[in-house]
Amino acid sequence: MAEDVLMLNISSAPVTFHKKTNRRPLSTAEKWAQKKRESKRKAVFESQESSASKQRKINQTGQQHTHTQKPQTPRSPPQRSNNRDTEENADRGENSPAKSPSKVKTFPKKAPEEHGDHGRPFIKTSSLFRNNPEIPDVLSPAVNQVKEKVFTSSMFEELNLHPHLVATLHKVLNVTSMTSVQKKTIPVLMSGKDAVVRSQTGSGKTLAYGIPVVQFLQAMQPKVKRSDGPLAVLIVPTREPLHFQSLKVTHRIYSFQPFTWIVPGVLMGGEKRKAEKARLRKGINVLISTPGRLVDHIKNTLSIAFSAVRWLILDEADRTLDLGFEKDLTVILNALNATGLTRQNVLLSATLTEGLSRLASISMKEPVNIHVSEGREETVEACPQAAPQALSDSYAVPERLQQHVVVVPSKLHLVCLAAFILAKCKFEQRQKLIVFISSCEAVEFLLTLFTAILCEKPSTSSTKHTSASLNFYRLHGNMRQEDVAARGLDLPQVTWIVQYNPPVSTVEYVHRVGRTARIGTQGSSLLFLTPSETAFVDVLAKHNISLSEMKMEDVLANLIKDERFKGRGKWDSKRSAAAFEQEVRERATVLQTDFENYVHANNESLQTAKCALQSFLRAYTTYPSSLKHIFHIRSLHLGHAAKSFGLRDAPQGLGSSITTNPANSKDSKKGKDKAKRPPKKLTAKERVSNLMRSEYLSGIDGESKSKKKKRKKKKGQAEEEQSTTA
Ligand SMILES: Nc1ncnc2c1ncn2[C@@H]1O[C@H](COP(=O)(O)OP(=O)(O)OP(=O)(O)O)[C@@H](O)[C@H]1O
Repeated sequence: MAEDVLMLNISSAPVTFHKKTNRRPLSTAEKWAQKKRESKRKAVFESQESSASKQRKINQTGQQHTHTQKPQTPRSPPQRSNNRDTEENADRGENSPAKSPSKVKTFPKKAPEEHGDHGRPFIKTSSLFRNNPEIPDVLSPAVNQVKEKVFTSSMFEELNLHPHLVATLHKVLNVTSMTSVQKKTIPVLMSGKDAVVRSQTGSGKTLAYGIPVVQFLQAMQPKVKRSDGPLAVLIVPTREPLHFQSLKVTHRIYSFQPFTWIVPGVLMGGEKRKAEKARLRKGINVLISTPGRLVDHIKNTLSIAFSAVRWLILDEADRTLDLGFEKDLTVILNALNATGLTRQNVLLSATLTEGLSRLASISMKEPVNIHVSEGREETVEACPQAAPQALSDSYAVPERLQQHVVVVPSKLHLVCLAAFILAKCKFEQRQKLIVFISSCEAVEFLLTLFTAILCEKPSTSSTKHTSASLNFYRLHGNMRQEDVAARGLDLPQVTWIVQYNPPVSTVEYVHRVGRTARIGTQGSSLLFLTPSETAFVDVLAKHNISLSEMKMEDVLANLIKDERFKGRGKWDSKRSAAAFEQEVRERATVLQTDFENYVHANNESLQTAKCALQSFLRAYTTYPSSLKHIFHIRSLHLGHAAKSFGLRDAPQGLGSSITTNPANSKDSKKGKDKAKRPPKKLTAKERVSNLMRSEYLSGIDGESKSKKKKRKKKKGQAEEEQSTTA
């Protein structure tokens, strides 16, 4: 799964919105209906809560189907009669039983002024609050969270470093006292030993190896020359945006070092290979690279020579392995070992995994294990190479990081994310969020959607809310490297990490949340899970990561602050809790409707949404087998997932766009031969499209009715029911 990010940011000063009443005058019928609705609201809501079975739908002509309700007044304007994308009336139907016989669009037309410039002729949104799976209680087991003290009182002066280096640390990098990992690591590396360093994210690991490397290189005699080529090779996981950022930090350290004859250089793709080759030819002494790009140069660039390499540093080694670069690392190690030169090896990580122990054992000689965590002050010890295995499976996360989880049914994902963003970035100050999303297409889609709907003009509310303007930024792997750099994102000041799509591993989880609460600061994280994914909390708990639950209702309740999405009723704070809840549900529905109207406004936005859904589904198939019991595409309700992309209908035909496989058409010509062949191993794309075909079978690939019937039978009634409830 690509690591993509949507960056949410507030950069402007808070703005206060005032009331501006510019509503269209209501007709007599509307006034009457409104009054009636208001007076009935509480009773209706309570009756829905107490006895869902008593609820009945009201048909499009306003006829009443329940003996407990009074006749409905005629509505203005008249409602369409045959639209199956219907809105359940938030007043009457939100809690209707799952198999409610009819879906009825009942919202009257609203004046465009009422809700910004969207103007909602009808709310076509099908119920957000019905037919959702039950939300289980998430009990994050009590764990012994591993804590690490970030700072020490020790100063860099104590380390016997070159005075120019100390001065640079003070003046340029603005650091004075050492962090724990620096205090433990720097002396070990300066003594010439290999080391496996494990410390929480944002604890200063870069300087922990950066300082010894610079100290070593500046002291080399004869003096280092460009023509010496790489003396230190530093491997970082990928050129993905977040790593690009840490890569920049790394590069800064070497760029600012006072010993200008030592030349740093970065190879990470995104730049033409030819340009990189030219730089390599000129000479790079501290070579910083991603594994893939370095392997590329090892295979294709004659001028790359490792004959002088004295240091190999594997930064974020856990992530590198997690991303599947083990093979590339082997190629690099072989190339370096071929020179026969002794070198110092350093492996840094925030977590410990089996792969890491393996890597340590093949790349290092009797490394010192440095494990920074509370109560393990004595952990700097010389021990044999396999020692990492002896260390616990606990993953240290920053002490001042507050970790949360919210369980949200797929259908409500989009509004819940929007409510959370509004709460943090619009109605709180000085907040900066990173939202992790599983595909580039989904990032692009959400960026456009949120910019259009959440950044709208001020509300016409009587309530004053101090709110900030919202700025959304995107950051993903398909962007050009210069764009990422130019974005100038200030990652260190991020206050919230939102994992809208869950990570593919605990290692990824730790690195994502590690983008906040860095270097002793405070930060928070929120993990979105669907009800079927809650077992992931237990997986995290196995690594001593504990999350506290945030209730979805509490997140949605933030919509009460935003008058742009108010429901039809006049909720005020003196009303009952039930009325409040009803209002929140209505607002969520209004917001979802805005999203859906935007998506369905034209073919282009519709296609973008479908494409985003498609890529989300594809990404969902990439969870490793160890997590498939939690994240399996079969457990997704695709119709509900579609809703989280603002799509009203189950996207028929979606499958066909990703199934275009020439092999298929060949097969179809060969007819019976096909059946004899062993089943072909399907690609992720094909698996998704097959699943979608089965879920959205109507109309896809012109399937005949008889075939459809057969397959339906085979799939079983239960699954079939699920596919039609979207
Ligand atoms: N001794 C120090 N005093 C103050 N700030 C420091 C110190 N050492 C490092 N920093 C700053 O702390 C931030 C985090 O450092 P760094 O990126 O090295 O952490 P890390 O442990 O490598 O994190 P990750 O595991 O996420 O890559 C950087 O902005 C860095 O400049």
